[in-house]
Amino acid sequence: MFTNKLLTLVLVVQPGRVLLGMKKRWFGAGKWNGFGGKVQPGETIEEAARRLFLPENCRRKVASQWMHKIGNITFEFIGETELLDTHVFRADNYNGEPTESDEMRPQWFDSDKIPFGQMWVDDILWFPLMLQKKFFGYFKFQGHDLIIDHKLEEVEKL
Ligand SMILES: NNC(=O)c1cnc2ccc(F)cc2c1N
Repeated sequence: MFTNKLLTLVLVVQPGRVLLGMKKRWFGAGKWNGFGGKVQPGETIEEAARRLFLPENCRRKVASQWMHKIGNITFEFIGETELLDTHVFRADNYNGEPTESDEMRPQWFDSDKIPFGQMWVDDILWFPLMLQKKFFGYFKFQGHDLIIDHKLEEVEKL
């Protein structure tokens, strides 16, 4: 019997560069991640994606279509009954200056130098898809570094 946890993941992909954050503590620490986290009761997935990516002082300034949904990935970890239902967005028009927080150290990477060796092992599989298409993914992990099963499909609509 599985339960579902709703998560968001925001990536900024601009011509020639991608914004990632080094997770400094807790789950996924030591990996370059997208930006996101848990959806709270009473907020939509989109509201959570904006809340978790944008600092308080600029949320109201950006239009709601400022980010668009590009993927939905379900992560299962062997031995755990909670599936991570992760909604992936791109926020390519982001023109702020990312600042370091207690949790994340942001850094821009050249598109041809993405540090996949220091990222979750699924990223190298779906990053190419997110550049052009929308996609559904499912990854079954044993521990945090071994994928023992996965599905990935491009779709026209999410
Ligand atoms: N940029 N990629 C991520 O941020 C990412 C990728 N894969 C994951 C797999 C399991 C998980 F719990 C989190 C992630 C994750 N944050």
